[in-house]
Amino acid sequence: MANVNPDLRKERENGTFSVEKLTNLLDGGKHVTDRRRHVERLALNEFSKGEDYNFMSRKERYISALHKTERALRCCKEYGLTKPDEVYWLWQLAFPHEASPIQLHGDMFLPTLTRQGTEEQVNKYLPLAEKYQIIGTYAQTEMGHGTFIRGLETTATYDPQTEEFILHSPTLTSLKWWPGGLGKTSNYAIVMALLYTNGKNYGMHPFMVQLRSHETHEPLPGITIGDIGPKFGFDTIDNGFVQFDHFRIPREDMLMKYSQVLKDGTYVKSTKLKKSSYGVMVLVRSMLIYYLAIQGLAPACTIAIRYSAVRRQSEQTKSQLEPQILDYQTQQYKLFPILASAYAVLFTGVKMKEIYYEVDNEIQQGHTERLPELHALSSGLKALTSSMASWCIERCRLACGGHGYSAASGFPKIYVAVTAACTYEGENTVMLLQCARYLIKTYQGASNGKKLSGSVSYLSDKVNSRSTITSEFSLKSLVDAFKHRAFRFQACGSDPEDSWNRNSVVLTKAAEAHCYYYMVSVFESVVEAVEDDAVKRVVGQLCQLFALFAIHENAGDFVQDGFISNDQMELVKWKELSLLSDIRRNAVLLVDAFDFHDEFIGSILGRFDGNVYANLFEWAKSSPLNKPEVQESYIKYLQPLLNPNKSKL
Ligand SMILES: CCCCCCCCCCCCCCCCC/C=C/C(=O)SCCNC(=O)CCNC(=O)[C@H](O)C(C)(C)COP(=O)(O)OP(=O)(O)OC[C@H]1O[C@@H](n2cnc3c(N)ncnc32)[C@H](O)[C@@H]1OP(=O)(O)O
Ligand SMILES: Cc1cc2nc3c(=O)[nH]c(=O)nc-3n(C[C@H](O)[C@H](O)[C@H](O)COP(=O)(O)OP(=O)(O)OC[C@H]3O[C@@H](n4cnc5c(N)ncnc54)[C@H](O)[C@@H]3O)c2cc1C
Repeated sequence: MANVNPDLRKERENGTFSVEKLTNLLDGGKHVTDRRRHVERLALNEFSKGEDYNFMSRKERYISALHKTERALRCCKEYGLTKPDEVYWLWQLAFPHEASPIQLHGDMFLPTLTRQGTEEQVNKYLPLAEKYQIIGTYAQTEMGHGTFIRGLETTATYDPQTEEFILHSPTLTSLKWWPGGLGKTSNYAIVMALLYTNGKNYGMHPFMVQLRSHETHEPLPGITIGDIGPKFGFDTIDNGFVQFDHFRIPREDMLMKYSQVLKDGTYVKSTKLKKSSYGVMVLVRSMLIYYLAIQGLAPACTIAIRYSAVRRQSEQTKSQLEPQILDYQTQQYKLFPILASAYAVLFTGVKMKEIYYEVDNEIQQGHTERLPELHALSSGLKALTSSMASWCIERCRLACGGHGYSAASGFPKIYVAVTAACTYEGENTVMLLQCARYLIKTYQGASNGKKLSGSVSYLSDKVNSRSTITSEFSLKSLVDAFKHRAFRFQACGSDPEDSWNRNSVVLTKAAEAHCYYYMVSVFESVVEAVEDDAVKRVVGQLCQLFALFAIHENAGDFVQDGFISNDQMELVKWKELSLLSDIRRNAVLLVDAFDFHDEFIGSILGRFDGNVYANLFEWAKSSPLNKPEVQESYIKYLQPLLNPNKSKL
């Protein structure tokens, strides 16, 4: 590439491994990288020249997102992109760190329909939904309750006379509130409501509900619907509210794969799957982990590391140049653990996708044994990785000084999208407690001699009471340290005498400890499987840093019971700093390996060519506030002050 900033060029010449090989590893093979790049080229042809998001109003952002949605759907059809990954690659360049107003249609509406609908219902609605002749969302949360699903108030009361359900919002707090795309875009929703039949409440069930007319898009009589107003971010989505006033739907529109209501109103309980209505949340939580890495952590550290290689600040060195800020140990200590976390979350996300599909497949065959473990692991990891991503992005912003605060950095858009994931799909504290609930039960089972498998097998294993960490810092000894910590937390979190609430802070820590152990073991297994020596060395260093940073940050958890000695902790601190120097040499290449397009990252600071200053100046000049030179507001409000003689007012 011509005109690459000389500092960045030098960084790229000095690396010790093949970026292409690492990219292939991250993608899951060379053939995947090739295919991804092909799809991305198609996407760039369509979407690379758009209006700058930063200079648009919320309404303009929504309208532009709808326009892009229509074009993205057309591209997928034209180029025959049907596989989820291919659609995602195109979509990600159409909506960088945004979301389409129909995001929930694909992410939650279709999966709920296909997993909870009967064959007949799927045959009726899926073809229409796949052709976007109906666009749906997932309406569960209400103004008064999001977390506590059993507290939802929307009712679906069966009327055997007409064989219909009557949907009703009995209180202000029962208004559906938050569903993505509900406000203006969707004409259908899967509405989660309390099922009443023969005078009895059977709890939350899913209902297919038409909200708007097919002809005019007006809300149907009995439905009041709209957008909930501006939010922290996600301006491109019309998160909405809906109120039902005795709105009738046919009996056949309750999704009845698991539980049914017969014509006479008899309720037939699901025998196949406990908590079947909660299924799609497990899907989204499992998938999110990968997207938090690829949409949050990885682009944020790409921006901060490239910028730190280009930015020079403070006293001149012998070469007469101010140092690159990336050479400061403190800057490396801010950024390299985040780089390591990006890799850790990415590998964990890939693993969680695999596990989800395995368990989902088993559930389709009627085997539900692994669901509780998947629910616990996806809840805990969703919480741990989304909070990790949020604070890491903020740390990256701080690492970029003043320019980090400009929208030109790209951080505001990335941050507001990622931090939403700490709340949606289950608020993070609540999700950690769900994970802990399973761990405590499992630990108690293990204490009674039950042999465990999967992510919790360590609870029935013998754990070492002294760390085997030496100056070699083998990955096995690091995994072992996290295993010990997780085991110890489960043991002290599971005092049967204590009440749940009084123990809940330690329970959240127990869940985090379990998830950390899981992440470190996934990372270690990925490193072990790498064939190329040079790549293995650099990802091995990242794995060590990920683990050592967490040990240092949580030193008390490891030394309190004497598992890690004071001497070993000194070694940990020494090794952590020496890893910073090792990683320094490859830092830019390690972010290049994510293989992001500038159009996706959306940051002048993180440009591949490193030409930050000239582009920053051009971008500022293009701000609408700079056109025209003298603003109307001057005439109205400033001229009377500054130049009263000339003012016409
Ligand atoms: C675009 C740029 C963004 C960048 C960032 C990355 C973006 C990635 C984009 C792609 C990803 C897709 C994005 C989609 C957008 C998302 C939009 C958001 C949608 C929503 O938020 S939908 C609403 C979600 N709502 C929730 O999650 C509610 C949380 N609450 C609950 O889940 C439950 O109420 C509860 C679990 C907290 C408690 O429920 P309840 O009281 O009924 O249950 P108990 O505590 O009594 O437990 C009973 C037993 O059931 C088990 N259980 C609970 N849940 C499940 C489950 N889901 N599956 C299986 N089992 C479950 C419990 O563990 C209990 O078991 P036990 O054996 O009895 O102990
Ligand atoms: C961007 C975004 C998109 C969304 N999209 C959708 C959507 O498409 N469809 C949909 O249905 N919903 C959607 N939601 C709603 C979302 O799922 C809920 O907001 C979320 O589940 C949290 O519930 P809540 O708002 O009731 O939080 P609350 O439960 O009120 O949380 C408030 C505080 O109370 C604490 N708390 C609550 N219960 C407990 C407990 N038992 N123990 C300890 N602490 C507790 C929490 O930790 C938190 O600190 C969306 C939300 C956002 C922000």
